[in-house]
Amino acid sequence: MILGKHFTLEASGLLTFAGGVLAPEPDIRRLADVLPVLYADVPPSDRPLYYMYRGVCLEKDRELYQQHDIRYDITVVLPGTIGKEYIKTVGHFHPLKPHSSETYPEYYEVLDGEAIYLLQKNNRSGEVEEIMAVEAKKGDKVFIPPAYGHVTINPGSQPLVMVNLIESHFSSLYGPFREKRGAAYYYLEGEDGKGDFVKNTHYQNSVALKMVAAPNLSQPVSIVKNKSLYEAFVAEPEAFKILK
Ligand SMILES: O=P(O)(O)OC[C@H]1O[C@H](O)[C@H](O)[C@@H](O)[C@@H]1O
Repeated sequence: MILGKHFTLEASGLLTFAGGVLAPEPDIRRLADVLPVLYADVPPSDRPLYYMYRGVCLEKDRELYQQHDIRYDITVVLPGTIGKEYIKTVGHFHPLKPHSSETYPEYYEVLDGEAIYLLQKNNRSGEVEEIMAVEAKKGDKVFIPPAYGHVTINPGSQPLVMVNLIESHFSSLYGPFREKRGAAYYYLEGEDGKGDFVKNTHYQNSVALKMVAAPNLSQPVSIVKNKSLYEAFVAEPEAFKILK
């Protein structure tokens, strides 16, 4: 799916789709929805923070996605802050795959803007065991491995347009981040206008944050090295059976 060809980004952050693209109405997450995971207590409001277009595809590819139980979503995360905190997604974990001890993974790609993906692994008591911040720019792909909860932050001054490929039937788990008021680190605007990571003291233990540049990550599906996620899935859907 190509920004500028298959869809355009309006100043509001909403998308307009070209002919031949199947796209649902977006789900909207508003400030009131993210309150339980924010650094600061702020008054609820219906200010929109991000738009989620779930199940986008070209008409000609609809069956291919359906046959493989894979969904392609586009999310626009608006730029800005809530108090000092950069706008972010609520964040969630994925459930176990049926008859497996592994949870569903996911593949992300940045189409425009910048992202920080917080990837967090918890122990059985819900305390953080490992956390990394993956810095991603246009064209970068980020695989979310099984067992990692994830939060997306927009650290930039432009809307972040990102996409994901994911198994199409499961429901995400919101409890673990909600119970701890978010991931183990918050990303706040510092004095100099740059972002700072600040520890979330609702976790009893303390784990250093690992910074990772997205291009240094390994790619479990090698075809994504030369193709967008959309093109890669259409060219080689079998390569994405790791998502199921
Ligand atoms: O569910 P949230 O934590 O708000 O995160 C938002 C994202 O979640 C999943 O990855 C969905 O497939 C995306 O469509 C959505 O953008």
